[in-house]
Amino acid sequence: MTCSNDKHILEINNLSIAFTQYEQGLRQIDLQVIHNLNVSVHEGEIVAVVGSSGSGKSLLAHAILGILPANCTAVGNIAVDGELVDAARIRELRGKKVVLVPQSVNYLDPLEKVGAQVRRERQEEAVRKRQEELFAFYKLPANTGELYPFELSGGMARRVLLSTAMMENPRLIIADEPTPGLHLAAAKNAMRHFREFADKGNGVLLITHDIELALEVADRIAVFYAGTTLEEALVTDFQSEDALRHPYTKALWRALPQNGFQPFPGNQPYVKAMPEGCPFGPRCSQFTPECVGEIPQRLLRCGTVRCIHAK
Ligand SMILES: Nc1ncnc2c1ncn2[C@@H]1O[C@H](COP(=O)(O)OP(=O)(O)OP(=O)(O)O)[C@@H](O)[C@H]1O
Ligand code: NI
Repeated sequence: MTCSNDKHILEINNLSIAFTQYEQGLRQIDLQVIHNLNVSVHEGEIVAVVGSSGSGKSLLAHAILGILPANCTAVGNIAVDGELVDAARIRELRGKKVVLVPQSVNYLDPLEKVGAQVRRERQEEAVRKRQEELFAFYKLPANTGELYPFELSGGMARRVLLSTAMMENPRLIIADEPTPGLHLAAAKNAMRHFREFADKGNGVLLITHDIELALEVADRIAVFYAGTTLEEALVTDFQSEDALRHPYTKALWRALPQNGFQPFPGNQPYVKAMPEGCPFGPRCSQFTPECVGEIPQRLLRCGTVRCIHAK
C-alpha cells in the first residue's frame, strides 16, 4: 500500500494470530497477539519491520512460512507473487521461493555438519560449488563446511544461516534479526547481499528492532507496535519528523541519536492487558476519547497510518 505500481512479491492482508492457552489448567483462553496486520513487499524492495521486543515480528515471519506453533491459529490473507497461499502451498514454497533467515542459530541441526546442511544433503557438484562460493562470500574459513554447529562461533553460525537462505535463488527472503552477533563488516556484507538480491527484482522482509540499520538499508519501514502496523513509511520520510505520520513513529524519530536522543517513557502494552481501540493510546499526547474506537489503517502520503488524528 504505497504509491509504487511495482508488483507485490508479498502481500499480507488482515492477518490475525491468536494463541490458545489454558488458565489454571481448565479455562481455555485465546490470546490475540497479532491484530489485522497488513504489510507488503514490492519487487525490488527491502521492507524493514521495526518494533520492540514482543511486538509480533517473529510470529509474522513464522506465519508467512507456515511454521507457527501448534497452539496458534492464524487468519487472514497471505499472497506470494500474486498467488494466495494456504498452508499446503506454503509448504511447497518454503525453502525454495520463500526462505527464512531465522532469529535463532538453534535452527541449525546440531548433529549434522554445516556444509551438508546448507547443501541439504545434495551431492551435485554445482550445489557444492554454490555452497563454497557463499561461504567464501561470507568470509567463513575454508573448512567451515566440515564443522558441526557447536564448533562455530555465534557470528559464524549466523553467516551459515545467511548462506542457507541464499542457496536456492529465492524470490523472497524473510530475515528475522539477521545481524546480532555479527561484526560491523559482516553485517554490512549481509546487507549488501540483500540489496543486490532486491535490485534483481526480488523482495526482502527485514525484521529488526534496530531502526538505524533499517534506515540504512531498507526502502520502506513498517512500524510494528503491540501486534499491528501503526505506520508504513518510505525511508526518505525519516528525513524530517513532519513527513512521518504516526505519533509513535515520531517518538521513535526523536529518540534517534541524530535527532537528539530524546527518550520516550513507557512500554508497549502486554498482550493480556491491551487497551481498547488504539494500542498506543495510553502513551499518546494526542489521545482523545475517539481513540478508544476502531482505528482503521488508511493511506496517507504514499504510506499508511493507523491513527485518526494523523494528517
Ligand atoms: N508460544 C507462545 N505462546 C504464547 N505466546 C507467545 C508464544 N510465542 C510468542 N508469544 C507472544 O507473542 C508476542 C509476539 O512474540 P514475537 O516473538 O513475535 O515478538 P518479536 O517482536 O519477534 O520480539 P523479539 O524482538 O523479542 O524477537 C509476544 O507477546 C509473545 O509473548
Ligand atoms: Ni523475534
